[in-house]
Amino acid sequence: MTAASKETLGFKTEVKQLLHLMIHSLYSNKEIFLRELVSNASDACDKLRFEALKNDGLFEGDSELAVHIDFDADAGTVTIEDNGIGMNRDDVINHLGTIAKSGTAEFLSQLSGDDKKDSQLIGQFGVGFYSAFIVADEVTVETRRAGEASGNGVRWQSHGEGEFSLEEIDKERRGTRITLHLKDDEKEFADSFRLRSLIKKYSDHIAVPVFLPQEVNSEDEDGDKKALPEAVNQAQAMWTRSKSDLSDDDYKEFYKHVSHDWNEPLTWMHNRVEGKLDYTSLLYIPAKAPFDMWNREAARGLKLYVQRVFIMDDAEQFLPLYLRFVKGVLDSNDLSLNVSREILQQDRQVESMRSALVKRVLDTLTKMAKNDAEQYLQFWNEFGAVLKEGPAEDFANKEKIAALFRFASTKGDASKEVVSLDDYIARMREGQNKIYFITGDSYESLISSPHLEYFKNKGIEVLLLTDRVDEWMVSHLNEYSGKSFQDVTKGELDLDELADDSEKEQQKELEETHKDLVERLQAALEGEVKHVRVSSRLTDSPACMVVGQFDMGGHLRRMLEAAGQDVPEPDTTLEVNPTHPLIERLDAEQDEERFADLARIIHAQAQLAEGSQLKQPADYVAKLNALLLELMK
Ligand SMILES: Nc1ncnc2c1ncn2[C@@H]1O[C@H](COP(=O)(O)OP(=O)(O)OP(=O)(O)O)[C@@H](O)[C@H]1O
Repeated sequence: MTAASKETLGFKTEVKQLLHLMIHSLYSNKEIFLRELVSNASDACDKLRFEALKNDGLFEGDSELAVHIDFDADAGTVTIEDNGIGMNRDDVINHLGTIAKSGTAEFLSQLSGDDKKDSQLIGQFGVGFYSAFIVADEVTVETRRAGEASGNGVRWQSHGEGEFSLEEIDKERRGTRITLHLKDDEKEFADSFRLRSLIKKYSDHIAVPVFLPQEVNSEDEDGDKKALPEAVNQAQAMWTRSKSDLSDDDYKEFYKHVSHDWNEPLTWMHNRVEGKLDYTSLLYIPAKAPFDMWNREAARGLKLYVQRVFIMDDAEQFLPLYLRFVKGVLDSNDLSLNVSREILQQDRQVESMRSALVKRVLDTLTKMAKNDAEQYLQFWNEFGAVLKEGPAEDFANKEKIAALFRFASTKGDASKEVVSLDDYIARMREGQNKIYFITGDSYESLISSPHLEYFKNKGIEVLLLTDRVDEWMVSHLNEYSGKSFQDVTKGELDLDELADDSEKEQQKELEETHKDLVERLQAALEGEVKHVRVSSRLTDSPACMVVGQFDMGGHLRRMLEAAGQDVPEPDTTLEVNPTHPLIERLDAEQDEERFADLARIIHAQAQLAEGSQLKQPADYVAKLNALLLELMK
């Protein structure tokens, strides 16, 4: 391709949307463009160093990897140049013309058009290369992939609107050079002092040196105020530095570099381990969940280095899925430089490091929960639902993970998830051995559930679980601190645990005296419910639905049914409260046809109260209307 064969291509729709959003919503943080571009340049150097392990010809005789920043105040340009891996034509099209992350379109569709709100969302997405357009109205990228002929260079150019141009160029030096043609009111960035302070602020911690032309006071003979470049940053991989040399700001900046998140992290753990294993880890817990946390294919895991050499991004073998929100770096001195994902999967040392890292994260969260409840709740609200995958995935740590859970409860602070299992156990009544819970769509629907009446009356706390994973999570957790979990909508109440002798006696009597009623109901609801019994759990409501102890709970069943799955029929029981005036009235009804109608209405209401849908809603409405009409006569 010659210069004449320059071609123009359109950005993918999502790039256009992202560019628009970035330019409009990140305006007040415009200086982050430099961090993003230097981060990419440093990643490109890391990638080259890694590929050169197998093929040192890629260095092309120049293994001093670095980033050079320069500027031209008159022309209003800033350039960022690296001698890293570079890109070929396909790379350029794939990386600078599309957004490869899956779920992007879905993410962008959530944007509201309100720049302020959207800038929060973009933070969760990651900013990246396109941030160049916050300050530039034209960006030129000249790049050549390491190892390719100098004639295979590519120039990419765009005004950040709908399209970009591509042409083949001759590029002697491998790597990437990005020229920003600054917007008229952003020319202040083409300034030595400004650039120097931004590099110090944002890129001090990255391992490659970042050079800037040295500022000299007097003009030299050529009238040029610039002299030889000098390295402006420390250029030492941050995790290799001693904790005492590092400030909170250093850690925060490094987080932004490794995570591409622009929010500050919630907390971090920096540890050097020597002995049987020899590694350094720097792990971060983010403050905000990324937009693709629920996407199973989304990148996760740590950046893996071996003896300071970058090996791979997203080394997922070092952390389980339920800790996929953790970001950071692991630098091992034990692994070999040519380690691959396949090798990692079978390596015993990896297993030991993984257990140690899991322990570290769980210990940190445990400490946070103990010492700073507010910060912990912030964490819980963002990542609690992910952590709930823990008991199923990590049997060995299930108690430790469960201790971190927080729920709403009948004795908590309204709908807030603040009650831990330890809080619950500490408040258990004497003789109580089970942790009672109920699952449902929302706090509001649960707190008024008839199933809670007995417990409320008795002052027994019930956890109110509203997350879609809760029932599944509890089934894996099974018990905590020796106490088993009991869904209050399943099976018969364990009166041996809950009631005293006189209450049990009373219940027995009620069952005895209402045998007839139960039989009549059973006959009237033949084929609709499997059993009818006198309830011990109701005090205010006339009736409720209960499933078998080992059946799936109503909430999970409804969710699965809504997702089109076949769910086994539960062993349903209608429990009635014989002391309720409606049931007393029903009991006294002599007309069997009328009795059956009333029984159906009561059954339908019990289903509605638990959030179920009726099989024949029109039949219910007709029966109820007939009753209402009678009342109005
Ligand atoms: N200086 C560079 N040298 C080589 N490749 C680069 C360079 N800058 C960008 N790229 C390529 O372009 C891709 C996209 O960069 P971009 O900054 O938009 O996203 P990212 O770094 O992958 O992640 P994020 O969006 O989270 O910042 C990079 O992953 C990389 O492959």
